[in-house]
Amino acid sequence: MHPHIEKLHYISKQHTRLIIGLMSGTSLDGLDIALCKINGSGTNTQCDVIDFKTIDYCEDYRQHVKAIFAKPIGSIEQVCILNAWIGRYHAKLVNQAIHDFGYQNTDIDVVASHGQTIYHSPSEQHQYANFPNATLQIGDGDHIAVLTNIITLSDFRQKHIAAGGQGAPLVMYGDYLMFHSQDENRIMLNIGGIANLTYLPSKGGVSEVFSSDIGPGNTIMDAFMQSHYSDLHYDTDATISSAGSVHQGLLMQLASSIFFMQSFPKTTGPEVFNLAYLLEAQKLAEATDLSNEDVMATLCDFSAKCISDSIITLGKTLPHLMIYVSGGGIHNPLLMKRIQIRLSNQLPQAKIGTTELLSLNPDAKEAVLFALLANETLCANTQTLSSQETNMPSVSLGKVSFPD
Ligand SMILES: Nc1ncnc2c1ncn2[C@@H]1O[C@H](COP(=O)(O)OP(=O)(O)OP(=O)(O)O)[C@@H](O)[C@H]1O
Ligand SMILES: CC(=O)N[C@H]1[C@@H]2OC[C@@H](O2)[C@@H](O)[C@@H]1O[C@H](C)C(=O)O
Repeated sequence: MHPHIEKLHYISKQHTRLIIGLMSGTSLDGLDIALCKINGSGTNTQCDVIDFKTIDYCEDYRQHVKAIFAKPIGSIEQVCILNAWIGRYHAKLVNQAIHDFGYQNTDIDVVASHGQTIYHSPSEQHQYANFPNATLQIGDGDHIAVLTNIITLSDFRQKHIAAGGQGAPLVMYGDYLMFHSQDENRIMLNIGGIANLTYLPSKGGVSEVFSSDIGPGNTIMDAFMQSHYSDLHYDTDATISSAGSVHQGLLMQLASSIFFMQSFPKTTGPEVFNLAYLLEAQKLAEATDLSNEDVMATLCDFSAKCISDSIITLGKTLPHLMIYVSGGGIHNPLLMKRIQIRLSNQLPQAKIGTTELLSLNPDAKEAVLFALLANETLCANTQTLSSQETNMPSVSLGKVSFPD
């Protein structure tokens, strides 16, 4: 047996593993790095987040990725070069984080890397007959494995599509294993660039559970800020949007996308919800002369509406519901307030808090998810979520890269 395979076998037989989960989201703010100690697998999984940090990307990273990100037409040369460059850059950040966490690379069993999504294209969106769901994450795992000297699992989304899924969201796997409760109806809400949720009713079993994207979280707000305020990446503490008023006509126009009529589970991205989408909506709503503050206030309310409407649809028949929120959107006070107002009017039985209440740092959740997915691929001795019973394909996700 090759020593690499022996090592994998050894890692998978251990009671606990140290896995570093990596997430680089659509916001391009930085690489989320979670050092997790994971015990067991499947519904017996225990995950301790030993440490977490986001290392901000350098301006070069943002500019290089933005040149191709979510664009239907672009340079194949750039995609090719960035695939290697991002892998190497992420490896450098992982080495730095391990050092900052006070560990050595030899202490870490596995790195689980999401990579950088550069295009997401479910068939409902591309609408090319006879072509499958598709998604592309770059930052090849081989570079991470070689430059960190740690076995790396990466590219988790392709297998999901191969087995009949849409490639996203994958969060159901982690949310179900970590947070399903028999006593509490839960919705796990993540507000990143795109907002998604996992529906976890206390009764009814795993067949009722699903994850779905639900619309823009921060992505259009961030894009608007970056194009109108060259020195700002986002509307820090909602300063700009708090100074504006919501334009109801524009809000209704923004909310008329066909995406909102599709049933759960569904997926989307900045390929749809972007500045071109906003400009078109402004034209149709005859709202092209709004101040930046009014546009931002409307975009913020649009995100709050997408998020609340989905939660209300799912929660209205439940006698009680707890919503646990994660992702960068929790730091936007106006967005959180607008969600709360909409929910308290239409779903008074729902309570809302962050995943901190479940002892999970809300900024770390997505990175932890990929550590959990790698753990399942390596260690689950049965398929925890049998595909006949669930809304998600039950498969081992990710590809393995060896250090040498
Ligand atoms: N203080 C703040 N005020 C307002 N918004 C904030 C603040 N801090 C973070 N955000 C928002 O959170 C975003 C980052 O969120 P997050 O890191 O969850 O995104 P991501 O991981 O890239 O998203 P995705 O879920 O698409 O992968 C920022 O771009 C910004 O819009
Ligand atoms: C294609 C892609 O990268 N999608 C991300 C993105 O960020 C949030 C939302 O859109 C979600 O669908 C997904 O990530 C999370 C981690 C998921 O797959 O569950």
